Amino acid sequence: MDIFRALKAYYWKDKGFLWGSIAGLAIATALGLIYPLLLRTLIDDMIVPGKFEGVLGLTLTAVGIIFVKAAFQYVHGFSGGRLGNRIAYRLRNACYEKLQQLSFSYYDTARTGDLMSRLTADIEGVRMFIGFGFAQLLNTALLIVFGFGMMFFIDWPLTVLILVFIPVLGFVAILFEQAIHPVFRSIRSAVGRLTTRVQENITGVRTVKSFAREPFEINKFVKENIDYRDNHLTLAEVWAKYFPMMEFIANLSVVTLLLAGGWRVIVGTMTLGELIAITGMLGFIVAPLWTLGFQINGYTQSKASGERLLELLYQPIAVKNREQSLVLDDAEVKGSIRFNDVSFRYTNRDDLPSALLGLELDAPAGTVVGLLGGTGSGKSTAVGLLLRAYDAGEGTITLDGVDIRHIELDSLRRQIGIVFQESFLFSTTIKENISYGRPDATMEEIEEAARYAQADGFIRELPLGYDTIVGERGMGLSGGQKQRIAIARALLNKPKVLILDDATSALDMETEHEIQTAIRKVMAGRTVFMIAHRISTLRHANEIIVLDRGHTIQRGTHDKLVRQPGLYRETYRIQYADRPDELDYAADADDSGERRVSG
Ligand SMILES: Nc1ncnc2c1ncn2[C@@H]1O[C@H](COP(=O)(O)OP(=O)(O)OP(=O)(O)O)[C@@H](O)[C@H]1O
Repeated sequence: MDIFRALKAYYWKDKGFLWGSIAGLAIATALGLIYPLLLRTLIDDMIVPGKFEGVLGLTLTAVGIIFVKAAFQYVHGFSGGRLGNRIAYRLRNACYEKLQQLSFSYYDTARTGDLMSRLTADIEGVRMFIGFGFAQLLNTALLIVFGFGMMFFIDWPLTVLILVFIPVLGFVAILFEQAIHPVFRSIRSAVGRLTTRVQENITGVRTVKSFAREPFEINKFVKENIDYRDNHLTLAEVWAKYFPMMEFIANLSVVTLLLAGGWRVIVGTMTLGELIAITGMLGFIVAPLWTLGFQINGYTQSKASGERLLELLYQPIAVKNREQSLVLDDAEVKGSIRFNDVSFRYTNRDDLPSALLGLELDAPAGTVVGLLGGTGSGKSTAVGLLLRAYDAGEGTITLDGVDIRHIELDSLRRQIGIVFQESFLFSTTIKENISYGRPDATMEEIEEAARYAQADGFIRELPLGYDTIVGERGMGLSGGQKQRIAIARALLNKPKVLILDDATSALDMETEHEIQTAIRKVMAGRTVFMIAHRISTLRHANEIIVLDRGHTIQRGTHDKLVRQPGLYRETYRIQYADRPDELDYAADADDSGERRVSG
């Protein structure tokens, strides 16, 4: 019940519906228990003595009870439905909100399919139990209390005899609950894994097909499917074991009643009407007792689901606002950035050395900083830290002299525009994709941003222009086109700091050059971080930092670095091999340096 106590915040506001659902069902059930009493009156007071004048009144009473009972059943259904839907609505919102708050580090290990199944199947499990299952479980308990109370009132010795079976039934039900709970938990995670497989496969369908790995993918799916099926088989085994046992005990109580009750009628210690009334009542009690298994089933399922939802809701947020964090005045922000001796290691990869070590960087507002280095050298990590995707392990990063950990996250990120290596487009119009960060932008502003990003031309050639809907992950557009839309999206915000994380590598040199010129214009007076593998992208930067396995191995302007022996010049030589004029210039400029390297 701890799980449901922890979920209280999501349903307690609707306690009126909760009580309505419980009271509606309890009253409807209590009214149902009057039928056997009417039957007793009919037999003992009318049929046996032959006084039939009361039959009409009795019938009318029964009809009245039917109506009232139906009304209360309606109250139960209505309240339960409302309650369940409201809790599901709140939980969905809360989980989604939590997903928005969770930091990048959570998503490094989270599985999409698993999260999807939490937000759908698990919420459904909780909805059904809190909406209806809980009232039914309580109703069964009330039925036992009311029913046996009445039976006791009619004939206590017989009732005591029957009561013996109840603790036995309860004991088996508890055993059942204990056996079935872990099975449900593993079914829930098996669903999550299965959904992940499907989701991953659909997302990566191009890779799968181009490597002809369909059979391998099918095998992977079959494995998960087998796991899911086996879990269900275990579930069926538990049911098969406990259900007949519960039914047997329940039936045993009926047989005992007929034997002992029949004998008591024969010897005259109880009337026929009383026996029929008690048999009817036991029928009322036994029917839900048979479904007790189902009810416990619903309870355990929703408990397992609730556990998974709470696990998500209680997930710690790695990067969050500090108390009294600073909200920046957007108009005042200049955009100067400093990295002071910054080091960082990914917590989920303790086996790896630090991704960044002692990075020093000074980017006054209006400068362009280039980051170059082999793959895995820490370039994306550095700009990720600036965005507070993760908090730096050691050292500080400042924006206009303020430690970014003291700045409110939204406020910080509003100042930064980023275009990732792989751009993500939402499945909506190009217009909405560009204005994602500024939904209030005018059409003129959107078109202007697209022009800067060299995207306006190809967008206009599309049949629906800016109203073209781009599919999931921007399908239907080339990599370069998607990238240009992403650049337009970042430029529209006119951020104080722009980060281009290998954002122009999918573009041809000419387009890249045009975009760069436009960016320089838009970003005049603002700061730009450019990560690239192409020297041509970085050569105009005010400072280029060359990273190698997290260490800064070179820094300076293009002109300086190209004269120094080292990774930068090597990269330059390789990339400009087909332009010997420029290459010769570099070699001539620092011949002695070259000799030092080779010597
Ligand atoms: N989310 C992550 N979780 C764990 N380790 C990571 C994560 N992202 C990067 N790393 C590791 O950190 C190191 C630096 O990675 P980073 O992405 O910063 O390199 P990069 O220079 O941007 O490389 P590339 O040019 O290939 O994008 C690598 O060893 C990488 O494996």
